[in-house]
Amino acid sequence: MAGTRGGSTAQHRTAEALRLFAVSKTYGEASTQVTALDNVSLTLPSGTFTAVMGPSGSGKSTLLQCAAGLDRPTRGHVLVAGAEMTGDDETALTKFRREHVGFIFQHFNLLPTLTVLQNVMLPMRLARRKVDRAYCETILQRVGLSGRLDHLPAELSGGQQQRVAIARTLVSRPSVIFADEPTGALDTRSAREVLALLQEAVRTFGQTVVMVTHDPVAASYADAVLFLADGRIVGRMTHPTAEAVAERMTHLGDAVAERHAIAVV
Ligand SMILES: Nc1ncnc2c1ncn2[C@@H]1O[C@H](COP(=O)(O)OP(=O)(O)OP(=O)(O)O)[C@@H](O)[C@H]1O
Repeated sequence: MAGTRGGSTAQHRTAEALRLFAVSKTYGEASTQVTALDNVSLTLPSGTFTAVMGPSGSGKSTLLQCAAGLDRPTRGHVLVAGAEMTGDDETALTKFRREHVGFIFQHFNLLPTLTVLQNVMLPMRLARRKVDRAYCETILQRVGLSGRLDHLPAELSGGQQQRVAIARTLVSRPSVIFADEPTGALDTRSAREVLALLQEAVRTFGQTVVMVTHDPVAASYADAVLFLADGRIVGRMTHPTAEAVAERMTHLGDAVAERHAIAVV
């Protein structure tokens, strides 16, 4: 992993949180080969909230996995906070991810046997950093869970569990938080609370958030929306509204269906 900042912490921020340069990802070989990402380049400044949308199979999850260092691109470069993340050293990559990258999943991924506070303190323990219990409690207060510190995840609602997951990523102050359908398993009200919280993390804490979603309303909470189709970025919308995003998605779906129909004929 070239360029990893030795000894630096995630608190140190650069103006550029994420850069993908000519990233491609193919799965399979020869006749079964699928190009999931096709020469994707993008730059996201720090302190921005970006939604990624596109029809099913357009490459959203692959983009998130490659950008977060969970999967390796076939070609191209990924830089998080200015440091290249494409390398062969798995241990160094894991350490880098721990310091610089946060994840929020659709199904929360909390440890069921740990309390709310223990779940939030876990990243500090794993990174062998000094556990700042007071800071964890402050963050849990900010996400509205100060009365639930000793509860187990199963004793919380879905929305509350996702707020714990958000608190868990915030305490590490990662360079980028990647969220994969973070509201996919929530009711409308809880979803809005979670989205407002992500927005607040960007505005108040200067976090950078990249969120994959199928929901135009969720996307409207972002500063900008990137549209993917067939593994390529085919559009970008700033100041998105749910209506404008939904309309763009309809046209995108039509265009993709048309291309596939032509390919089949
Ligand atoms: N492990 C894999 N092996 C083979 N093909 C894969 C693999 N993962 C993804 N693909 C293919 O790559 C393409 C992009 O998939 P990806 O999951 O990134 O799309 P997506 O936009 O996230 O889809 P969805 O919205 O349905 O989750 C698809 O054609 C998919 O079938």
